[in-house]
Amino acid sequence: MSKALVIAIDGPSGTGKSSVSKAVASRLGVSFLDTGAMYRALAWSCVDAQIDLGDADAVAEHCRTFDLRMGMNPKSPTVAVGERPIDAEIRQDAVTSVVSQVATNLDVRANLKQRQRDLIAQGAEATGGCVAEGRDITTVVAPDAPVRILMTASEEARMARRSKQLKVAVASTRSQIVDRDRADSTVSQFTTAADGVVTIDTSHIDFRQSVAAVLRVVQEVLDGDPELSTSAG
Ligand SMILES: Nc1ncnc2c1ncn2[C@@H]1O[C@H](COP(=O)(O)OP(=O)(O)OP(=O)(O)O)[C@@H](O)[C@H]1O
Ligand SMILES: Nc1ccn([C@@H]2O[C@H](COP(=O)(O)O)[C@@H](O)[C@H]2O)c(=O)n1
Repeated sequence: MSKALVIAIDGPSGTGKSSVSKAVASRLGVSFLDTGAMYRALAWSCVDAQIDLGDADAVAEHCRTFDLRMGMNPKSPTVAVGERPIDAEIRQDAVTSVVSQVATNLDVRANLKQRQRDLIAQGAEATGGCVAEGRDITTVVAPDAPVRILMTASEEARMARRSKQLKVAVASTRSQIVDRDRADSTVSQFTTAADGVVTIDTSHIDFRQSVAAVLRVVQEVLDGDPELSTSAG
């Protein structure tokens, strides 16, 4: 019987973990889970429901009941609450600037951790594997994943990437990158690799080289474990 190829990737903002994870999952033909999108969806849903983000109990209660639906095809990942797609809404500044408030709520983290584990299992069941990325995947959500990677990059590289991506001045990306990481790091450890986690520094390599670096780590693990497979079933 073959084992599922679960690939856990963590890292701070702007290291390229979402785009690289998506490309890796596409190349391997496995599922893709963007766990940051789940926290963003909750933040959006709380605002939409006019829940005070400072009210930790109300946010946690909303988290327990909101109907979050994640599409895990890496070629077209989707996020919806009920029937409503919110892919664009969750990328807006209004969500980015408040998402850490819900992500630092420990009841929320416990609930989303369980949902993430279930989704990774479903994704792996459907395709033989799942690339899941975020900030606590290698350490909390999937600490037993056969492949665990921490993507890092210098603050300058990360701010420059976000500036290019959003077509805004480099200085204006500081709150999205540095301040958000500071807030997020009060509950998750994603700047140094835990035991057994491979670090890939993308500061001086381009996107394609980052994808290739992750695929090399995956191949090494596959070569060393004949029970691992990427085929569904
Ligand atoms: N070497 C590189 N590796 C990966 N991505 C890169 C690289 N150079 C530039 N980029 C670009 O950096 C941008 C940010 O990438 P991405 O959104 O995947 O980062 P992230 O780590 O998931 O950030 P966040 O956690 O804030 O969502 C993308 O436009 C991506 O194409
Ligand atoms: N495993 C994770 C993933 C994300 N978060 C929180 O979600 C925010 C948005 O993440 P992006 O990757 O989409 O930028 C992030 O700032 C964290 O607050 C998390 O806590 N754990």
